[in-house]
Amino acid sequence: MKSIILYYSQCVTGNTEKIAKRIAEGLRSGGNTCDLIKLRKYARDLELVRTIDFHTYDLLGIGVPVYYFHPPYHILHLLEEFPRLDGIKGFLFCTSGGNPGSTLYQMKLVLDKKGLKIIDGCDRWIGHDVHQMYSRRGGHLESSAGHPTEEELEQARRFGERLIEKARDPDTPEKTDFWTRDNESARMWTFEGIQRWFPEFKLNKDKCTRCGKCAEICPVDSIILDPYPRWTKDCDRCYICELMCPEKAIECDWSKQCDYIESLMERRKKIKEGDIS
Ligand SMILES: Cc1cc2nc3c(=O)[nH]c(=O)nc-3n(C[C@H](O)[C@H](O)[C@H](O)COP(=O)(O)O)c2cc1C
Repeated sequence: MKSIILYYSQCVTGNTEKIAKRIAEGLRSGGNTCDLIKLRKYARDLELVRTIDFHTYDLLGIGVPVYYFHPPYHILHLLEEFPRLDGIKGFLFCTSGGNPGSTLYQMKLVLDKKGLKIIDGCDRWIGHDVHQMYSRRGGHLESSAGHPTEEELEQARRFGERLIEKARDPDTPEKTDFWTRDNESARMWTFEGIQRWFPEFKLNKDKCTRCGKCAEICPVDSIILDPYPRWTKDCDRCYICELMCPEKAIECDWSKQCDYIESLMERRKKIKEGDIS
C-alpha cells in the first residue's frame, strides 16, 4: 500500500511532526510505503501540492497543530486548493495543548468537497504548548509539558499500522463519529476575532538588525523587509516571528492575554476545589 502524509508543524516545538513521523513508521510496516511531506510556506506549498499526483496513492493523511480551536487558517486555504481526491482514502490528525476545538471537523468539511473518503482520525494527541499567552507562566502551558509522550508516540505508530488494514478493506466506512465535535470555543474564536484580540506586532528598531529571520520563517509570507520588517496582511497569529527573532526585537504587548489566562486558571482552580460551580 502506498500512502502519503502532508503535515504542518512549528519549528520551535515540532509536536505534529513527531506524531507524523511515527504514523509514517506504522504505515511503512510490512513493506508498505509512506511519503512524508512537511508543509512550510503557503505559496511554496501551493506549488508543491500542484505537483503531487495524489491518485498514485491509496491513502492520504493530513496533520496540523491546533491554532485557536481551528486548523491554522493558511492550511485550510491550502486544502481548498487541493485537486479532486475521488477514490482516495484519507485520515486526519492534530496535536493541541488539550482543546482541539473543531479542527478536524473543519478540515473534513473542506476535504469532503474534494471527494476524499475519510476513514480515520485522531485529535487527542497533546503537544507542548509554548504560546506567548503563557509567558507569565514560564512560557508554556504546564499541563502540556513533555507531550507528546513516548506513549502517545507509540499510539501514533500503532494508529499507522491499523490504518493499513482499514485502507485495504473496501468496506471500511467513512469516519463520522467525532467530526461533529464542534465546540463553543471554536465558534467564539473567529478569524476576525483573533485578529482583533491578539496583540499587534511591534518592532523595536534599536534591536532589529534586519536579518530577515522573521520574514523567512513566516508561513504566510506576511512580513516584508522594507527595509525593516513590516506586517502586510492578516496572518494566522502564530507569533513564530516574535518567538524566533534572534534579537528579541519584536515586542508584542501580551499583558491583556496574560491577565486573561491568569483569571481563567484561577477560575479553573476554584472549580476544582469546589469553591464555585
Ligand atoms: C498560535 C497558536 C494557537 C494555539 N491554539 C490552541 C488551541 O486553541 N487549543 C489548544 O489546545 N492548543 C493550542 N495551541 C497549542 C498547539 O496546538 C500545540 O502546542 C501543538 O502541539 C503545536 O504543534 P506543533 O509543534 O506541531 O506546531 C496553540 C498554539 C499556537 C502557537
